[in-house]
Amino acid sequence: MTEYETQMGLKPHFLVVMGVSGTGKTTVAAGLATRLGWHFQEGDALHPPANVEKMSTGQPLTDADRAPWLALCHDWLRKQVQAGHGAVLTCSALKRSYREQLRGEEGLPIEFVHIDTSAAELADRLQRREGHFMPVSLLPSQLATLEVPGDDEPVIRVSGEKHPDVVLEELIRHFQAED
Ligand SMILES: Nc1ncnc2c1ncn2[C@@H]1O[C@H](COP(=O)(O)OP(=O)(O)O)[C@@H](O)[C@H]1O
Ligand SMILES: O=C(O)[C@H](O)[C@@H](O)[C@H](O)[C@H](O)COP(=O)(O)O
Repeated sequence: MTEYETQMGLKPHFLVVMGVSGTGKTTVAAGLATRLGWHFQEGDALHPPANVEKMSTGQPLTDADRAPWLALCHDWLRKQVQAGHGAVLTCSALKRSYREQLRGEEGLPIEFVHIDTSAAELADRLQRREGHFMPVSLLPSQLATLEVPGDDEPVIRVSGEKHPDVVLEELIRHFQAED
């Protein structure tokens, strides 16, 4: 086992768990990080306060609003890659250009896990979720902004409508098969 292999013998991966609000990014990413002993960063916590204020009051972010946030997400990923231990970041990463910003000019070896969930299920979850700044009224703009990753992007696709434990098992099996 190398220094940063996990107990399960997996080599480190640098993951961005992506998708629209409510799709299950935090649930899946935190579970994966706990199971594999990988570092975890909640992307929401890297938003400048002005972005959180804007979303809380029902205004969608613009590309310009997201740029400093994506830069902080990129910095975090770059440090994980340099350190060489497995890492998982939650970040909606809605557009292809945002995913390119996350990879950066140096082309970080990150992989995206896209969690796909139906609009009806998302609306139901966001209405019921408590203690989060994101209002359900922003769901249409999230869905309209999403550019689903193409087959030419490093993406693993999972369903957000299965139980999170099932998604975790699928992901772990995927990494085991790859290694
Ligand atoms: N697979 C799932 N099935 C049912 N509910 C889920 C699932 N994944 C997440 N949830 C619930 O949906 C809400 C949004 O999940 P969360 O992980 O916060 O999503 P995101 O980080 O993408 O906004 C939370 O209340 C969470 O408990
Ligand atoms: O780019 C954006 O518009 C936001 O980052 C958004 O996509 C993200 O979803 C929010 O930060 C809400 O947080 P949750 O995704 O955790 O609901």
